[in-house]
Amino acid sequence: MSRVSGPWPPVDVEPPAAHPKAPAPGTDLGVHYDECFGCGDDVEAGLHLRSTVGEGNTVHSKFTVTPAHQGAPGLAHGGLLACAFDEALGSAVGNLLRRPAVTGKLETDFRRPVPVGSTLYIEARLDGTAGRKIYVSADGRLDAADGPIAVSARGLFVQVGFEHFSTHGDPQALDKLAEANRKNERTRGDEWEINP
Ligand SMILES: CCCCCCCC(=O)SCCNC(=O)CCNC(=O)[C@H](O)C(C)(C)COP(=O)(O)OP(=O)(O)OC[C@H]1O[C@@H](n2cnc3c(N)ncnc32)[C@H](O)[C@@H]1OP(=O)(O)O
Repeated sequence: MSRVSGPWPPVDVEPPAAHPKAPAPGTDLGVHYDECFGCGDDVEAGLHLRSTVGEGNTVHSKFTVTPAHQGAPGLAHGGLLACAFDEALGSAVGNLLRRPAVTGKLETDFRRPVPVGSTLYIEARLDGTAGRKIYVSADGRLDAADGPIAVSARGLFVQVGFEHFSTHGDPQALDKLAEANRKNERTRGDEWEINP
């Protein structure tokens, strides 16, 4: 079976245009939600992924595989690796395009085992947009930014209105998060418009 699942992006796209208020290359991107499994500090067994804006519509993310992330003894669970890519791709979409969006489709290609203790260096890039559809892809390298590729991913994010989160999510938790952000001055008011 071929590893290649078809042309990417699968439809004609506009080149990605970073939002004028997108953070500059080199900016460390904070935790977007303390209880997020991908990046949140409050989730002990979470991935604690950390991200920085790169050049040319990219975001660089890192996370270290712990025993809490195992599938087989000493090896990362593939589903958790997919989670790391969801987070890294979502971070690129949310921070560079500043559009609220959710994952519609996520494809992962596991090329090498990822042992506990290794650090995955993920480079996520915006590939293009077609209306509400946002195409992104990423490679994750083992233990160094120029290490061997262990996992690759492609994702389709779909732009949504903020009501996606308030209708389907937990409105009280959203209010609490907004309040915490205001108190911490972690985000300016307008940054609340991107994904919580
Ligand atoms: C900084 C923050 C980091 C956060 C990272 C983590 C991100 C996440 O994990 S989000 C959580 C996981 N995702 C979800 O829960 C999403 C659940 N799904 C949904 O809510 C809806 O299906 C949703 C919003 C994706 C699309 O629904 P809807 O708004 O009705 O739009 P819909 O018309 O169906 O789709 C819009 C377009 O996308 C296309 N599309 C949607 N899903 C897919 C898919 N799986 N495959 C291919 N195309 C798709 C549609 O064909 C349509 O294309 P076109 O405009 O050409 O007709």
